[in-house]
Amino acid sequence: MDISIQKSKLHNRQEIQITGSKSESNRLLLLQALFPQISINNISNSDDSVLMQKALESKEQLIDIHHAGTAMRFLTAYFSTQQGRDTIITGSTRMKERPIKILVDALETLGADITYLENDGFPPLQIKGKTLTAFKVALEANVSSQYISALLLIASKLQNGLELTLIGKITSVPYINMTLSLLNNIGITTSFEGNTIIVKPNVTEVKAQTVTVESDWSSASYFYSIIALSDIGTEITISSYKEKSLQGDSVLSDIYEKFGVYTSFEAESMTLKKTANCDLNLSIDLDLKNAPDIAQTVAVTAFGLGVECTMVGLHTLKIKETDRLVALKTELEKLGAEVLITNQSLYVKASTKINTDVKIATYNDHRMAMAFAPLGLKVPLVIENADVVSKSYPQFWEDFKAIGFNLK
Ligand SMILES: O=C(O)C1=C[C@@H](OP(=O)(O)O)[C@@H](O)[C@H](O)C1
Ligand SMILES: C=C(OP(=O)(O)O)C(=O)O
Repeated sequence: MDISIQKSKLHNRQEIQITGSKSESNRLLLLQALFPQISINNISNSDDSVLMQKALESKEQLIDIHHAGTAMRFLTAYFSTQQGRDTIITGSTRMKERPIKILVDALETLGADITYLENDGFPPLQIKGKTLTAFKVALEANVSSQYISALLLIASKLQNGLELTLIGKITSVPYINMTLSLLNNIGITTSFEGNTIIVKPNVTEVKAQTVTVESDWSSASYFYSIIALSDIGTEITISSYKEKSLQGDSVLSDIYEKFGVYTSFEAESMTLKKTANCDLNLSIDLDLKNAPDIAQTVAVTAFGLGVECTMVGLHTLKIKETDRLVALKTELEKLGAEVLITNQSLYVKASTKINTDVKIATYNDHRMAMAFAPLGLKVPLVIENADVVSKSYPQFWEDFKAIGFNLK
């Protein structure tokens, strides 16, 4: 399904509700499988979280996790610890290109039995569950934090706990801290000092408790972009968000101030308001190694506003749902942008012209569809295969329409 966005004007004041963070939900679902005393409120309705939940409930040998990278990594760790269980975990064509060797090597050091069924270093995997007794492992921390979170989530159930040494520069640190905070909140003791993380062993049960997931900040990024591209005075209220968040993408409130968007927090929601026009001589300069999922949104906002933008720390974008650096360059150039990329950076030159009626390809990447959609405020455009959004935000187009976008 392609969606054509015609010239649109936002309704002046809107309220929308976004469901829980996909990252927090996937962690809590795994923890709930280990500790059934946990209940979850405001769980994400994303495809990835639904797939995670189904995989954890499944008694089948074959688990197909489609495009859900975080679920792939977390479940690889989980099934490694399920003694007596023989699982094959596979995914989409792209999933079979997303590396998992660093995690598999670490699990094997702990004693896991994992076999690559097609290409070495990549899914699909056959996992024979075992009791893992080793506890010391070192792994490269610059490729994906998901490998680290996967190990931390199972750690308290390992016979001797876990002592993890992180090698090299650590990427996506807020996601590691999110994992540690959720563990601490449910009663598991951890420490993170220097480059070593320790998780205490053998927690058999935790207190009965309900954990409420904060809504998804990566999904909120598209509304930041919409407000940034709107007239002064336009505002939108989204629930349920907190000023002090576990999600690294909450850095959006600082970043978008540069684009003239002011964030105010109420008890259960936040309001984004366009308060100033963006200075066209502005040059946006960001290191997004701690918030990689908002890179596409920020690049498109800057281009839409005609502002120069340089972003570094983007090395993880190359192994996500698509190579997001190449995808961004290709699609922004169709719109008339001048874009330079390296393996970890992206530069978009300031430009005052945007080509109209461009068809934006989405490469099976939900964030390509959602990041480009706000440009509909500036020019008519088409988003191809628009239903990809369901990976993280199934009701995206409904919400988009509800706030005033003219869709066909
Ligand atoms: O742990 C998580 O929930 C995630 C970690 C990040 O991945 P990397 O650490 O691979 O950058 C992020 O991009 C992804 O969407 C979700
Ligand atoms: C990278 C993402 O997800 P995952 O790695 O879990 O597929 C994302 O949602 O942007």
